[in-house]
Parts: sequence; C-alpha cells; structure tokens
Amino acid sequence: MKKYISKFHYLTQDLTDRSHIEQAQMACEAGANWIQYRCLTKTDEELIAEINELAIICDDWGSTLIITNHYHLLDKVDVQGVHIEDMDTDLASIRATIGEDKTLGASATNIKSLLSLQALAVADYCGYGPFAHTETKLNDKPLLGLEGYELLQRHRVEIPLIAIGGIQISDVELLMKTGIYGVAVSSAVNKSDDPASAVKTIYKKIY
Ligand SMILES: Cc1ncc(COP(=O)(O)OP(=O)(O)O)c(N)n1
Ligand SMILES: Cc1nc(C(=O)O)sc1CCOP(=O)(O)O
Ligand SMILES: [Mg+2]
Repeated sequence: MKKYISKFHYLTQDLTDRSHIEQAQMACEAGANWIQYRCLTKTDEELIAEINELAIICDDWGSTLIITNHYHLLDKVDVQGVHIEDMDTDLASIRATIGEDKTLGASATNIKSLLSLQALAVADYCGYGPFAHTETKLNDKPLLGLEGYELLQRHRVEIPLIAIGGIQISDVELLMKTGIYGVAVSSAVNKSDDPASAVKTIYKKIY
C-alpha cells in the first residue's frame, strides 16, 4: 500500500530545556507536517502518556506522528507509524505484526543495505545516512557526504529516500538537488536560536 510520506521529517530529541511536547508543538505551529517522536529513554508508561499528548497536538495540526522503534506500542497509541532504527531487525515480521496500514520507516547506511531494504519491500521509506557528523547520537558509520547521495543516481532507487544525520539548513538545497526524496532534521532546528524559523526555512528550501 503506497502511503503519503513527507519530504521533511522533524525529529524530537531529549533536550534539557524543552520537552518533546514543546518541540512538537513548536514544529507543528511552524508548519511541520511530519513529527518523529524520538525518545529512547523512557518507560512504556511514560512513553504512552507522552505519545497521547503528542497525538492530540499532531491531530489538531494535521501532522503525521511517527514513533521511533517502539512498535510494540502501536496498538496502544494513536500514531501513524514507526521508524525502526535497528538495521538487523526482522522488518518483514514487524510489518506482519503492525499490519499494512501503519507507516513503516527503516534505515540504511550504504547502497547495499538500501537496495536490500528496497528489495524486501516492506518499508514505506528509508532514512539514509549519516550525511555528516552529528552530536545528536553516537555514530560509527561512515559519513556519506553529498557524494554519497549523488552516487545513488547510478542505481534504481524507488523507495522514498530521506537523508539524515548532521543536516544543517545550508545543506538542504544541495542535498535535494542530488535527487533524494526528502530530509530528516533534529538539532539544526532544536539547537537554532529560532527553531520555528528554522522549520519554515527548511520547508521553503524543500518545496
Ligand atoms: C527518517 C529517519 N531516518 C533514520 C533514522 C534512524 O537513524 P539511524 O542512523 O538508523 O539510527 P541508528 O541506527 O544510528 O541509531 C530515523 N530515526 N529517522
Ligand atoms: C536518528 C539519527 N541518526 C543519525 C545518524 O547520523 O545516524 S542522526 C539522527 C537524528 C537526527 O539528528 P540531527 O539532525 O541532529 O543530526
Ligand atoms: Mg545511524
């Protein structure tokens, strides 16, 4: 089943000065139509409570809400899907568990893993990175740089490909010119002096 996938994925993150709820509220108000709730530090009860609040905000603004990894919560909360970060996990079995209606995102870090994911045909989009160094999470994978995305033009990439990892506002135009589908951003928005304006600027560069 082909689903709508946004070209701009805004990812919340653990911040000392702003909750995930505040981040999502800001992003929705600024026009983000795709929020990925990336919280890997809470118990299921805490996650469910927070996701329920996020779902109301996203519903009010008409934004898609995706959770990171916690697919076992999908039948307990009102979200549109899940992004699975573990590339070694059995995605076909996760798809069978969550059903066809939920959006399933997965990750790839090189052309081989991207083409395998595409061939498996169970994910709705692929997060592809890391583009550059990021402080948001530890990363031991080679940085792709712009060339890593330009190289994809030699392959038949049909799955919507979302670049991720250390993307700054100034990278967005050049990344989009490589032919990718969209970008995922966290800290370039969250660590900006004016996060709402950062969201709006990224949108204008994409659309
Ligand atoms: C849209 C999107 N793409 C990728 C990820 C996960 O990133 P990934 O690099 O796979 O995570 P680690 O395996 O490095 O933890 C995401 N959350 N969203
Ligand atoms: C989930 C995730 N993976 C990344 C990687 O580089 O592999 S970056 C990331 C989150 C995006 O954060 P930011 O825009 O702050 O780099
Ligand atoms: Mg990674």
